Amino acid sequence: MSAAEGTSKPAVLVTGGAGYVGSHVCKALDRAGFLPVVYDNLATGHRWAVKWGPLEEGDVRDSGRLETVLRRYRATAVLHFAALSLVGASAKQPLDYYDVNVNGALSLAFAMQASGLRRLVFSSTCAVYGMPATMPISEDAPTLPVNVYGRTKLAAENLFSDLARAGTLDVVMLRYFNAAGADRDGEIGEAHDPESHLIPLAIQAALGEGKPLSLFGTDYPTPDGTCLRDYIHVEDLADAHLKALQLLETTSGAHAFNLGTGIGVSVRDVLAAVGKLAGKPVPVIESPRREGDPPQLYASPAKAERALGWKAAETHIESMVGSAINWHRKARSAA
Ligand SMILES: NC(=O)c1ccc[n+]([C@@H]2O[C@H](COP(=O)([O-])OP(=O)(O)OC[C@H]3O[C@@H](n4cnc5c(N)ncnc54)[C@H](O)[C@@H]3O)[C@@H](O)[C@H]2O)c1
Ligand SMILES: O=c1ccn([C@@H]2O[C@H](COP(=O)(O)OP(=O)(O)O[C@H]3O[C@H](CO)[C@H](O)[C@H](O)[C@H]3O)[C@@H](O)[C@H]2O)c(=O)[nH]1
Repeated sequence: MSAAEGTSKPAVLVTGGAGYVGSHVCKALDRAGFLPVVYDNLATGHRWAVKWGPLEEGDVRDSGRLETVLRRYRATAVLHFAALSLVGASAKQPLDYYDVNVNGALSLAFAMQASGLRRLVFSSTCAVYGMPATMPISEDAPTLPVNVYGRTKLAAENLFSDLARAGTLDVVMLRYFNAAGADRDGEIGEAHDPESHLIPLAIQAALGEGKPLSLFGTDYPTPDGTCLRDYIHVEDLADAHLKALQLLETTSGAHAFNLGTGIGVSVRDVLAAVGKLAGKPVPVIESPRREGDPPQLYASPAKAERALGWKAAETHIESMVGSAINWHRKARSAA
């Protein structure tokens, strides 16, 4: 592997590395001996979350600038997180979502090709499956996304797979289920504004810092009537990215993996965990279903275990929620 200028560490370009999942992966990369070079336009990410390598401000749609940065650091691989990723917003701003998520993927592919770089790890999503008929979801389930966000991520997957088939790119596509929790040292965590995800909203509601939590749907065909999701700790996601880089050292082509625990956790289970760990119940307003929410989504992580050598170390929702509350309290007291 070639090394970054001024350091003996191999450089990895991390688009979207100032965001929630990307920043946790940067910390893991640093610990594993890589130099994470963050390439981010700070649309939803934060300067303070870039702690383990340089920040190159830029837009993924700017292929020329991407190429310059790839060459300057002699990057050995790219981890591509940069995206717009809110399901609801994607229906209202489809052009923006196609532009950043699909045009951004094309722009990156051109920059990688121009600089002779083949290794890519792509942040994909369980949203590519839509509303699958059978659970748990394996990678060969039909990909029939039901929202614009999922369709843009699938379009990017298709682009990267086609390039791999043509022999010009090697890619691992990691289909995350619901990213949850925070760095256990409390250095970084989830900080979206506006926030739409269940766990941070429930924490804010329990601590009296936000509105009561609107519980979207209590009449689903699930054991307690609320949606089941597969929450996966963000540090486990980070570990999977290191494993994906290892796989790319020995394997070519395109490979997709589900990243989840394999356990379906209901919204009420999450709220109970938050209430217990916050020491105060989450104030809840039972509300109608949110459009486009599948009743249940949980992974079969068997392929990731077999072919990537990865398995979630954290499977308890209370521990995941605990790390999120810990970070939330620390961030609030520092503010
Ligand atoms: N959080 C989840 O539960 C989840 C689940 C499945 C998949 N994903 C995927 O994981 C990735 C990261 O998600 P996240 O939750 O960390 O989101 P995030 O919004 O916290 O991070 C995205 C980062 O990309 C940057 N970015 C956005 N547009 C850009 C552009 N045009 N040019 C350069 N940088 C840009 C943002 O500033 C931000 O730092 C996304 O690709 C998302 O689709 C997330
Ligand atoms: O205020 C809220 C927010 C969420 N929920 C419920 O909590 C569950 C989890 O919702 P999130 O918004 O936290 O997460 P999603 O499952 O909607 O979204 C996740 O999965 C999507 C694919 O389905 C995308 O990949 C997305 O990026 C990722 O965050 C859902 O049942 C949702 O209805 C509520 O009841 N109230």
